Amino acid sequence: MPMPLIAGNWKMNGSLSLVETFGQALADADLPSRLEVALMVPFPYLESASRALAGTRAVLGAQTLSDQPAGAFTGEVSGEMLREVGATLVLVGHSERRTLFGEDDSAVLARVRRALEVGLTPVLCLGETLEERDDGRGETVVIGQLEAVLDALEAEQRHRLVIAYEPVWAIGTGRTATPEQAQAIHAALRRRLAAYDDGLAETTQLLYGGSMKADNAAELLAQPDIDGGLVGGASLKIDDFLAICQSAG
Ligand SMILES: O=C[C@H](O)COP(=O)(O)O
Repeated sequence: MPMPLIAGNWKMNGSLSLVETFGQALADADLPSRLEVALMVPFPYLESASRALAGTRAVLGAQTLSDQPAGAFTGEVSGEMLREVGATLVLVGHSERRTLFGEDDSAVLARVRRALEVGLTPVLCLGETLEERDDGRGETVVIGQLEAVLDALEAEQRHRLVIAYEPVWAIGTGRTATPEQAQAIHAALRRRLAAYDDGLAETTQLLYGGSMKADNAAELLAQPDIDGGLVGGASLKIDDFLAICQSAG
């Protein structure tokens, strides 16, 4: 069984004082022993968060990275820079990057490659839109997004990813996938991973994201193929975030 992982994605929210609040609360928290915790904060807060999380169980993540190592790319941030300020994970292919910033499968693959090159763990996000689900294409779309990346990687590289399934229709809408809906896609992802190699299916952490809250996390996390959560809105409130962490233990 993969180690449970609860990752908070602050998106373009938060503040320096919230970073301090989280650092203090996570240092004091009595978290389940079998649990990994990560916090993905906006770029300007990474260095402070690295310090604030130093005495805690949480590791630091970023929300995206450039597909280039350095150069004249105004506004971009490289994987090397993220490593330098203490990040160990990075989200890639979040649906907001795909839909709002035009990142297609090849852009996602380029960023996964860059993350792997610099030793960051890519958290590869996959998910179908409501229209795709209603057309009966949800699973096909999600598996296609997975294959677009994994087919292009070496076997060893495939073992260094975390996968997050986030149905686009459940993100920030308050409309959570039912545990059964989420489990069905997670099981399909696990089967596809097994087709690459059995060890991959056994060890890859499969996170669910999309309106995960303190009051629905336990039921989602109880599903056999849901290994953790990628939490948006509820990761901005420390009590809610800690409650979700407790549910995962
Ligand atoms: O990265 C997090 C997901 O987009 C979920 O966001 P949410 O929990 O606000 O729905």
